Amino acid sequence: MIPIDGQAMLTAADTRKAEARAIAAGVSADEMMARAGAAVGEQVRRLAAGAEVLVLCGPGNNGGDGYVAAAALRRAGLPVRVATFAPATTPQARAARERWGEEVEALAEALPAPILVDAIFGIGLSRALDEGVSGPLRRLMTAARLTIAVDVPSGVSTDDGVCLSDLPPANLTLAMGAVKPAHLLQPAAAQCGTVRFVDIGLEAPSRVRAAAAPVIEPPAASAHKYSRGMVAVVAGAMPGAGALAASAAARAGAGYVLLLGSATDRLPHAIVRRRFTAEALEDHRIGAVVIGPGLGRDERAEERLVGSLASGRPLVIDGDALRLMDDRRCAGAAILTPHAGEFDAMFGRGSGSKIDRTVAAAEGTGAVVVHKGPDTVIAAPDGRVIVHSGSSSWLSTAGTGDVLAGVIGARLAAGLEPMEAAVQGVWLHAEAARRAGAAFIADDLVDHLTLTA
Ligand SMILES: NC(=O)C1=CN([C@@H]2O[C@H](COP(=O)(O)OP(=O)(O)OC[C@H]3O[C@@H](n4cnc5c(N)ncnc54)[C@H](O)[C@@H]3O)[C@@H](O)[C@H]2O)[C@@H](O)CC1
Ligand SMILES: Nc1ncnc2c1ncn2[C@@H]1O[C@H](COP(=O)(O)OP(=O)(O)O)[C@@H](O)[C@H]1O
Ligand SMILES: [K+]
Repeated sequence: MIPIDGQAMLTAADTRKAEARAIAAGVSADEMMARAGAAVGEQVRRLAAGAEVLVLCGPGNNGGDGYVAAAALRRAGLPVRVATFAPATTPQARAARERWGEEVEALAEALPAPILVDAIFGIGLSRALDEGVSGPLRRLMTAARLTIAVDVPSGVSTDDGVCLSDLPPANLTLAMGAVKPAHLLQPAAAQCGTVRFVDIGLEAPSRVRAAAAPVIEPPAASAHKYSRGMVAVVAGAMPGAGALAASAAARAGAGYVLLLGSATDRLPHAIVRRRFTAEALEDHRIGAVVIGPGLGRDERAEERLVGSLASGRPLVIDGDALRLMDDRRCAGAAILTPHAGEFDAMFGRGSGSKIDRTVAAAEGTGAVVVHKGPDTVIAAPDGRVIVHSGSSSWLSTAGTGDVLAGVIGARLAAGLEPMEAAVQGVWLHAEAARRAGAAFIADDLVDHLTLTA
């Protein structure tokens, strides 16, 4: 079992194309299912530790994987039962069902087992489960000690992460051949429990990947404060937010942090405070300007935004500054960091998954877009996408977005290209949240930032 960090993500259609390529290259569909089912069987065997396993098989190839896994578990000597509600419909699933050869119980009457394998539906699910399927599944999941979903939990929509049926979450989901959107996008990602990648030899070229830990080198021996990166944070009506962003930039590796136009005096002494003037942003050593946290939306905010956009410096645009933006202005930004409300206000609710919508926003604005939330989608105008999922839900507290803007500013000023700066920033922010534990406040998050693994 491989962690999904850094793995390529494929939609259901992409997965089928990858499968077709593998078949064209000489791997048969039967062989693919044999690999998938054997891998599932092996993982279940390890986790079951001798306990009884109940494998629920659907009519398609997801069910086929289940029959193959059940046969492998039986060969390994484990007590295993199989239950279904429909005959196998694909040639591979029918063959797998025949190879199982033993009794197949009716799903509605199946008795629970401590280990439950959900091989009912995978990427083929097209609508909510009938109550005749979801009812028994819910009952058996609730009674099981451990539920392992094959590919995706039955009832979640693969490509947009929507939950079509109301079911308890699985404990573990085995992503077969590639990570799918449902493993990363909420609310489906929460239904997956822990997600692990199972390599079945699918070639999966993709511009979309799951986030992975960045490798951040220490400063060069010859480094000085300006070469480390100079960040200017433009403050506004709520000075605390600017202070959080500036403090976060300082802790995320910036060599010099300038806070412009802030009324606060509660700052680390290392942060330099100045009055805001457009000229202050003309310093060519400034590698990133962060504007938006606590900016306000009044005339003064507008003036500061105009000055920042005119500076020609790479911009991280967050919070109130996003509310003051229009399409023309976006062209001046390097990175936009909207939460869901800000995103919808700028780009409309649109259609498609969060990934599709964020890609369209990045292409439309020419900026890297960090679409925040319990799943954060980071898209570059050239089509690259990184999805970060599973960060601490304690991040849902005021000011954490200000911290993120400061962290991203520091990585941008360090010389990274905008996409890489945003991706590193999101990871470092989530890692600080993990280290901060429960019920932290945004100030604590700054204290928990670390650039080493
Ligand atoms: N595509 C690939 O590359 C591979 C796929 N494999 C497995 O095959 C799965 C995909 O198999 P299938 O395409 O057969 O699809 P599924 O097994 O997910 O679904 C089977 C069929 O059920 C029907 N269906 C959909 N929603 C339903 C609902 N709510 N109620 C009743 N019937 C419904 C549809 O006709 C669908 O095609 C993957 O998730 C994975 O587990 C693996 O065997 C190996 C490789
Ligand atoms: N439920 C959640 N689980 C994980 N991360 C979350 C959750 N809610 C918010 N976040 C993260 O917390 C941060 C909040 O940013 P934002 O909404 O801009 O807050 P603020 O404006 O108060 O600073 C973002 O990085 C977002 O991705
Ligand atoms: K499944």
